[in-house]
Amino acid sequence: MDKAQLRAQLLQERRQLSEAQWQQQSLELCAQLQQWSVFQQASRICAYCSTQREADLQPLFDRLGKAKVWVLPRCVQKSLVWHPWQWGQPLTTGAYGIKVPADQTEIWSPNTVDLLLVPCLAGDRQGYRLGYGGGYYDRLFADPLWRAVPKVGILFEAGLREKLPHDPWDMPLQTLVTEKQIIQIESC
Ligand SMILES: Nc1nc2c(c(=O)[nH]1)N(C=O)[C@@H](CNc1ccc(C(=O)N[C@@H](CCC(=O)O)C(=O)O)cc1)CN2
Ligand SMILES: Nc1ncnc2c1ncn2[C@@H]1O[C@H](COP(=O)(O)OP(=O)(O)OP(=O)(O)O)[C@@H](O)[C@H]1O
Repeated sequence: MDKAQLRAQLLQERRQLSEAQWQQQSLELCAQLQQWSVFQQASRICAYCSTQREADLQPLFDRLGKAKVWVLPRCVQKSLVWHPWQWGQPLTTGAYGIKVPADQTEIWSPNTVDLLLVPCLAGDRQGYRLGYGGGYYDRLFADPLWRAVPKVGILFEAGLREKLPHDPWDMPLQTLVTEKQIIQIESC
């Protein structure tokens, strides 16, 4: 199965999650992250606002609120631009209907962040991921400035595969977190 077919199938599967299942799995996933030492030690964290039944990080935002500095992406042409966002500050709707910080005056660069949470539709045992196909994270990973930032794929267990198709530009992640487990990729 190629990436496009797999993406369509996985999106379809994820859409079937009930609101309650989605919330429960999201809660469990946030709990996994919260007890992971790398996450605990990170203070400036690139996150995302969930869309299309992606794991919802809202429980983390609510629980850790001001204990972390959250940094959220906004699509600008083909790139992601990162804005700091404090718990309680307003969000507005951006490209693809995804929430972005209303205050876009500050733009952060990768040397000011400790951890990047990467939304994934699927992930495999080698750390390869499948996203929505926009290539935004792929292009980000190719930027030498982002290379040093630890990256963790966030996905539901249902998206975990032994082996995903991958292209020459795909860069594997070091860690995957699901609602059931934290997977360290051995070759990293
Ligand atoms: N929560 C979240 N935020 C994120 C991402 C993400 O994967 N998840 N992104 C990660 O890249 C960026 C947004 N990228 C996206 C790329 C494509 C589609 C998408 O649904 N594409 C549809 C067509 C939508 C349209 O054309 O209006 C498609 O390709 O079928 C959504 C987000 C930045 N913010
Ligand atoms: N380093 C790069 N430079 C330029 N274009 C790239 C780069 N990496 C990927 N792309 C382009 O991005 C497109 C989408 O790639 P792919 O299907 O792997 O998306 P994805 O990983 O699912 O999406 P995303 O990263 O947005 O979650 C491809 O058409 C590819 O040409």
